[in-house]
Amino acid sequence: MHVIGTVGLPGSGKGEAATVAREEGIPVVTMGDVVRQETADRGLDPTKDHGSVAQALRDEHGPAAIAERSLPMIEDRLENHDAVVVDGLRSAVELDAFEKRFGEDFTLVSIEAPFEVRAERIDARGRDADANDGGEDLTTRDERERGFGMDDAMARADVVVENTDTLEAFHDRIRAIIREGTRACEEADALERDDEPTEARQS
Ligand SMILES: Nc1ncnc2c1ncn2[C@@H]1O[C@H](COP(=O)(O)OP(=O)(O)OP(=O)(O)O)[C@@H](O)[C@H]1O
Repeated sequence: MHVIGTVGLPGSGKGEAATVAREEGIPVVTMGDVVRQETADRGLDPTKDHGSVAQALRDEHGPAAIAERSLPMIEDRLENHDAVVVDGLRSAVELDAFEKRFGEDFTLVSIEAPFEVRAERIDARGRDADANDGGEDLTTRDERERGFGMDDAMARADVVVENTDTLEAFHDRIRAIIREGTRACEEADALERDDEPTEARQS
């Protein structure tokens, strides 16, 4: 079993990392989906009201509410897969929740790129789809994300990926991290099987 979480400011490349995971056949649980689902369940508009619902969830159930709600989704995927990627941790409190549940099997990858690089990429991505593009809005978005305590989570990352080179180079790096994690987890599982008494293995 291996759970890889990603953390990074807007436009850093979390969505691209999720794409690579899916290409590798690894399911992705997006923490934003937890919020969107809750927004829909409350009869609100998931495209507009997700910010206030994310805040409401934290106010009502504590700062780890979204992480805790994503745990059953992750466990469900782990029934049929050796690895799962969790897209978009926001804080050290959420990291605590994942580490408590998955221990050594949880790896946090921090994806980082300078403000100007992220602003440019969001501009390019968002011409048609992204309402929040442009330098000024990115400042506000960065502040909101940092307000959740994202810097503390990033500081505790197991791996830091600087996404300042080409997209291809970034994909290669993420693919290598995923494959290395999968290999290490297979080795650990094999060791565990070797440790089991023969009768237990046969039953
Ligand atoms: N190394 C790169 N070179 C060129 N473009 C990139 C690179 N990395 C990411 N991009 C592009 O930058 C944009 C932002 O990346 P992505 O959507 O993965 O960020 P994100 O962290 O998921 O952002 P958000 O939190 O806003 O959803 C996308 O259009 C993506 O294709």
